[in-house]
Amino acid sequence: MNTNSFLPLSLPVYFQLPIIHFSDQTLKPGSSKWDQVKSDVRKALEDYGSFEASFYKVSMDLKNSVFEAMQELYDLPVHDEEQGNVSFKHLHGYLKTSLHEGLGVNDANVLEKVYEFTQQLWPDHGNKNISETLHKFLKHLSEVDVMVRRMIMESFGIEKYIDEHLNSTDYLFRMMKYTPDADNDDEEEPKQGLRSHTDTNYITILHQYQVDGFEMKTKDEKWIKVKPSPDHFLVMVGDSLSALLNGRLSSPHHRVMVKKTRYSTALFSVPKPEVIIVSPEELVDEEHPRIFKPFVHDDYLHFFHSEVGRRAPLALQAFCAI
Ligand SMILES: O=C(O)CCC(=O)C(=O)O
Ligand SMILES: [Fe+2]
Repeated sequence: MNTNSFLPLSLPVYFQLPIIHFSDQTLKPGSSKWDQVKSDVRKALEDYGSFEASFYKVSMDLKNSVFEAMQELYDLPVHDEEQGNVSFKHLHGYLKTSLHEGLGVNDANVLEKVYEFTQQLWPDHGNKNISETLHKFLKHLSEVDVMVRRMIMESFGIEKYIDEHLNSTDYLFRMMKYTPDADNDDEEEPKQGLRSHTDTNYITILHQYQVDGFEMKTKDEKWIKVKPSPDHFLVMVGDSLSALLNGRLSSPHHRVMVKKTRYSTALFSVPKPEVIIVSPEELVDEEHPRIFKPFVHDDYLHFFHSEVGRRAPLALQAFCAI
């Protein structure tokens, strides 16, 4: 008998994704620094669909304040699906599965909308402090999102669509809490807190705070673990960006494994409901036939969360095949 067959051959290992700095004050479109960072972004996204970004505007104090705000939010009694953070769109409001909870702020770049969010949770008078903290954090992260999308579009020669593209997005901010089973002891293997999935949107900017658990599948189908870093944000390609680029970049599968209580945040740039996601002619030729049908994000989201979508190994491809 070959006992080796009982060894878990593909246990995820820690892997350092490329680190890209967005902190240089001279990082402006057209500068040589910009072109250098742009080529690093493209290479990392072609290789992994992801990289780690550092950005000077998000100070350690601000990250800590967001972390504390999250703990305060989750200590509140009312964030259930009936009264607190309600949304009819999947994943856009409060959501709970066995080990995972998420709170969502829609149009998170607009301060009034963040006030509305805290008003849902503190119906008397909202929470000015937390609203302003979250808004500041999101404003800075959305700057990174815009820079990355601008670089990608330039890099693939579709810069003439940049303004139209940048105006075609909303921001969704989610704050996640993962809680291990009560009977979980230290010896136990981590449990899956969030199933393996790709993100449906354009770009995701994730922060893991202190506790690890984020795992990502590489192109050669190996799971890697990404260590939380206080200085870095994880930037990831979503399915809508992959579709816009006619598959030139792929969205990585990722999941969360839970052993300890863990908080994370994610800013998603999401196509506006009326926007038709279709790759421009410039990216379609004999060598690169059109892969995806034109679609609107809400239809894809609906499919993505259906039984068929959840079972599909590649949700976008399955959606475009129907
Ligand atoms: O919490 C995390 O680290 C990942 C969350 C995630 O993948 C998602 O919300 O789509
Ligand atoms: Fe995700």
